[in-house]
Formats: sequence, C-alpha cells, structure tokens
Amino acid sequence: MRKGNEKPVIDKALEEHREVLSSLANLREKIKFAAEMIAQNLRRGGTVFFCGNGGSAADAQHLAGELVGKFLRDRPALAAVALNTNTSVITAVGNDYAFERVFARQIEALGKPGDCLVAISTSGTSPNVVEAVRAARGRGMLVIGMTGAGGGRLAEWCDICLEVPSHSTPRVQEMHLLVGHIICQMVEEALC
Ligand SMILES: O=C(CO)[C@@H](O)[C@H](O)[C@H](O)[C@H](O)COP(=O)(O)O
Ligand SMILES: [Zn+2]
Repeated sequence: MRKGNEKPVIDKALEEHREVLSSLANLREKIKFAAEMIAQNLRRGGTVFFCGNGGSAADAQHLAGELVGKFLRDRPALAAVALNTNTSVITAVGNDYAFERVFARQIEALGKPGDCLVAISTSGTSPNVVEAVRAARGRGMLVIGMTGAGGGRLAEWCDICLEVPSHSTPRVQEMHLLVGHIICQMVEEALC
C-alpha cells in the first residue's frame, strides 16, 4: 500500500459517513413509526423476519439476534428470524427454483398476517429481496424497507421505507445498522 493513498481514503470515508449521518435525523418520524409497528406486531404474537444480501445479510442476522436475545435489557425473548441464515434452505431453493426465490419461499412457509418483514437492500433492487417483499405483502404482513437513496423497487412495495440518502453501499450499510439498533432499543423499551 502506498502511504500517500492512505489518508485520502480514510478522510473521504469519514467525511462521507459524517455527512450521511447528519441527514439521518430527517428519518426520525419514520423510524419511530417503524419501531411502533414492530412493537405492536410482536405484542400481538407476530414474528419479525429480516432479510438481505452480503453486508445486509449480516445486518439482518445481527438485528434478529438483538430481538431474540437482548439489546440492553434483560427481558423475555422476542420472535425474530433472519431468512439469510439457513444455508440448506437457501442452497436448496436457489438450486431447485431460483436465487430470487430464496427469501420469498421462506415467507410462504413461515409468514402469517400480522407478521413483519424488514427487507434490507442498499440499492432497493436486489431481486430476492424484492420477491420477499412481494410475498410478504401478499400474505398481509407489514413490510418495512431499509434502503439507500431513492429506495429502488422496494420503495414501491414497502409500507414504510427508511431511505438513507446516499448511493454509497458501505455508507448506507453503516446507517442501516445504526437505524436498526435504534429500532431495537425502541421496541425493547415499548415492550418491557
Ligand atoms: O457489504 C457489501 C458492500 O459494502 C456487499 O457485500 C453488498 O452487501 C453486496 O454487494 C450486496 O449484494 C448488495 O446488495 P443490495 O444492498 O443492493 O441489496
Ligand atoms: Zn459492507
């Protein structure tokens, strides 16, 4: 690595991160609404499903873990499932049907009216995430999208779309985790 290149990359990333972070307060009302909706669904016995690809798959399983385990408080377990964690299901459905179906098929198997899907995609256009959202809507589930600027195709299908105003995948992912943590804290406080 050339030393001369190191600083601009770091500085640029930090600057972009700060810039996107400072605009996140504009999502305050939508975040609050999403947390209230999730808390209401869980209170009524629903399950929160999460899905995403790559870094968003990591976010999905991270956030499901916060709800099943605990975020900050010791309290009863909350019903949450990340749809990107079962490799046997994903490889079987991907191989026998299509990769676009890997999350939708699980929604068809497990989703019920009154459940919630949190669909995470920085572009908002990943076909397997879009298919999951369509399947969830078809089953009367509440759908919350977490996307980048514009919301892509997810924006058309979600009940609430939390759009981070950036086209940079890593910067959007960094904000998704922050927004997800805020939602987990609000849900935990509302229910316990
Ligand atoms: O983590 C990163 C990039 O920061 C990648 O793994 C990234 O998540 C993948 O390219 C995903 O396939 C992107 O999908 P999406 O966010 O557009 O739905
Ligand atoms: Zn990443």
